[in-house]
Amino acid sequence: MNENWIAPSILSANFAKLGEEVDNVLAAGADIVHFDVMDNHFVPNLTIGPLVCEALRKHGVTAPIDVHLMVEPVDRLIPDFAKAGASIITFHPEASVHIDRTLQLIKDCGCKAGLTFNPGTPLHYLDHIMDKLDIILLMSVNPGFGGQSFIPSALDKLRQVRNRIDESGFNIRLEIDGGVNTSNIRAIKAAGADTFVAGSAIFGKPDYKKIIDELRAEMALAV
Ligand SMILES: O=C(CO)[C@H](O)[C@H](O)COP(=O)(O)O
Ligand SMILES: [Co+2]
Repeated sequence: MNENWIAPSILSANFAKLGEEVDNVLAAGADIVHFDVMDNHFVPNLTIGPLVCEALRKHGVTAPIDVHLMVEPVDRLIPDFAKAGASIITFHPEASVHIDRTLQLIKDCGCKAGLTFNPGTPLHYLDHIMDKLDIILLMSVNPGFGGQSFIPSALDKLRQVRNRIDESGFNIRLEIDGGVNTSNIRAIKAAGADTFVAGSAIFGKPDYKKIIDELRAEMALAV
């Protein structure tokens, strides 16, 4: 697997032919599938649940599926997503009463666990739980919709989290989600991200291999 992961968000895929869309982005060089779950409660939109994750597995998708839960409450969906074939499950701290317990539940279900931060969510939620994290997801838009513009303050937050991860000594991936495209991925990589969600930037283009290659080429220029 590549060191830096491109994670197409299927939120911007054509849902009428989702299996084919996922096959195509993976064949084009994507590393993992980003799966946005919205409940019209925690965020003002409604998307897809465990049945769709299971359908992708039954369709033959073997790549890691990165489930981004934007739901509240969060705990009762975790076993369902694990059974449906999720590889990584992240949730927002505001959606869990007991963050440590929710992280442990994800791990007990056999998945990699992560915490997701909205642009305005403080990083103190990382205190005391770094040892339970496989991934940290920083949102660079407010959650709920694809196709929004990257919020520049996310770059400083990325640098802060990169420092915290490096100082902790734990092996934790750093994922960015929202408004990622060829014009900003170099700065995002330079700020410390290693996992790049891109929805509209990829599914909005006719040639998935061309855009994924362009994203990787830009990323490679980061210093
Ligand atoms: O979690 C999300 C929105 O809440 C999506 O993953 C994100 O918006 C990706 O879409 P785009 O790359 O078009 O911004
Ligand atoms: Co997402």
